[in-house]
Amino acid sequence: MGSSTAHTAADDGAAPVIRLQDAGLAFGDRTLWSGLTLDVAPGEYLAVLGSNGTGKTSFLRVLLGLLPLSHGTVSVNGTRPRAAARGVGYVPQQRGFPARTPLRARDLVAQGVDGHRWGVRLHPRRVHRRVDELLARVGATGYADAPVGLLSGGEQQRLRIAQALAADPTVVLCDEALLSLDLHHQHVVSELVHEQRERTGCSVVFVTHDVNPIIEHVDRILYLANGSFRIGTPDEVLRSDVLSELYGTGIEVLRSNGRILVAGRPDSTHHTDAPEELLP
Ligand SMILES: Nc1ncnc2c1ncn2[C@@H]1O[C@H](COP(=O)(O)OP(=O)(O)OP(=O)(O)O)[C@@H](O)[C@H]1O
Repeated sequence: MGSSTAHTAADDGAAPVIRLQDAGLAFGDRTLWSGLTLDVAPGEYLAVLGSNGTGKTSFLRVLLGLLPLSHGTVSVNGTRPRAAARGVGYVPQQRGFPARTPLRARDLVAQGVDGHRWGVRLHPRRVHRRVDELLARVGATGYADAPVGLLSGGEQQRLRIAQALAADPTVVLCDEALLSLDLHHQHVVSELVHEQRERTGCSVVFVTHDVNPIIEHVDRILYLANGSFRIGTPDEVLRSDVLSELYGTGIEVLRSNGRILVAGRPDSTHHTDAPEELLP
């Protein structure tokens, strides 16, 4: 399954925002993935799943122009990823800020506001207003002036989301953006990303170990395993036969109370007989 049957903006003739052709990534003699041909259409929501070390973060790093492909080509917004970086919002995998970081919450968000939008320098008052708006959107107004290093992991994460969305990017890349958020804030953040897509038509690439909090928004899944991959709609990919073939062993995809559970992965730290609410 190298492509999807899902209807996307690409079907309507819109140029893809992300285009990979026969792309491969290897470190030394270890191939993370190869033969990846994928177009992500404007407004499309792609979830990237796979076990630890399968190359999900590396995939985002390729799209950010931080890592060269070993094989094939990649473009973002029709150009080299590095040249396209300005139109890309990025929520990195979370690392806490040191306690003494000399930044307030609002300073962090302000870093994402493009002060030179349309070639015109924004007046500081307009930047300030935009930052206030973004802080309100992620529910961070209450700690707008607090030092970031003293905030909880979840509070810091909401600021990173605000920063990534600040310049209304055409592509939003999220690396485990829901990690360390409680269920309520997982929902808040997942809705924020979704609303941004609805409002601006941006594409979303969301790396996650648990697809459940975002599943209702996802158009397609890129599932990495064993140096290979599957691409398709959630119903096409999250199936026992498809994942069993990908992993080369018996995998069960279970649906329970509206949640999707994957049991039996050989590299899973979880037991088959007690499926976790984690995917994959
Ligand atoms: N620059 C590099 N040089 C050599 N090996 C690297 C480099 N970057 C990543 N790797 C290796 O590639 C593999 C994939 O890393 P990556 O961070 O992309 O995995 P991941 O799927 O995001 O994992 P996780 O779910 O644990 O975050 C890892 O084994 C990592 O050590």
